[in-house]
Amino acid sequence: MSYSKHNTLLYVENLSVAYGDKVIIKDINFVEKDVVREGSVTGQVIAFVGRSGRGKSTLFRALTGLVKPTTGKILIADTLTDGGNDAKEVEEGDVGFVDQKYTLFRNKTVYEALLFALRNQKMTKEEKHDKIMSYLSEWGLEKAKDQYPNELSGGQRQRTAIIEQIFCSGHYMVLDEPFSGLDVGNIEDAKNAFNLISSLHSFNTIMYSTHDIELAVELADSIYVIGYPTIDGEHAHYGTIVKHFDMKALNLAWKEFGLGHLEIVKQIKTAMLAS
Ligand SMILES: Nc1ncnc2c1ncn2[C@@H]1O[C@H](COP(=O)(O)OP(=O)(O)OP(=O)(O)O)[C@@H](O)[C@H]1O
Repeated sequence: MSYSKHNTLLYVENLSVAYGDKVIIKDINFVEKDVVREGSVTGQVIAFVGRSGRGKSTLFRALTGLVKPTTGKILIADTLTDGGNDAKEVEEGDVGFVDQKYTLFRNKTVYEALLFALRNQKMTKEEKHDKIMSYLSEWGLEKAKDQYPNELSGGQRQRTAIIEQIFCSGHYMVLDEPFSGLDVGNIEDAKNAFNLISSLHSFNTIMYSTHDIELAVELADSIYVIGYPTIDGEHAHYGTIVKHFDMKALNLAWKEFGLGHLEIVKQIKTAMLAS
């Protein structure tokens, strides 16, 4: 495998992360291209599933530059070079990250926080206002517009944090378990918003981890199963990619959930149980 510039969104080679001498993830290799969806622009959803403790959060910390790889490299497009065609190693701040705590500014209302997230965008005041209002409506946050974080529910806080990152991230955005702790209605809202983002926003790929396999199969264009590999009949105790489903190649991406999707759910569960 070698890095090729063409439409490469993310290039991960031989990645491992160890804390002290404990290897958490190892031998991780994958490439994600910026795909163009027919009749639309770029943007996609990539899901990571796997049993607890297999290293999904650790992988995400590496993909966002919060933890340095012990070996290997993580390359993203260098948008600052001419044409944005060269690669650079990912650094903290390059990509958006929403962790499970979804921290917000204590002294800013939802609206103010989102306006702040748009501060570097070349848009008029009205354009910013319209953009914020359309997201608030899409994410079911209209009533929370003028509330402070301590007046919001967990789901509302999380959605605000997600929109903030959408507004200020290029490249891709990483979300650690965005659907956990949400009720059925909130999950529907978030699902719609995911679809909206991947179909409308160029250069804005979502990568997220989840324990909800059905939802991953429904939403994602690409699904990675992170688990402990079996080597010479023995379980190794570090996480790696044990299976990958390219939903586009399988002709299942952006389709109504059907029998084909159900079969993938079964295969993912089998892969998870074995790892
Ligand atoms: N800072 C750290 N120092 C040492 N070990 C760590 C550290 N962070 C995580 N680990 C260990 O790394 C392993 C993987 O944890 P991680 O949180 O990445 O898994 P996960 O797949 O995201 O789990 P979950 O699905 O439960 O969130 C665990 O055994 C955890 O104890």
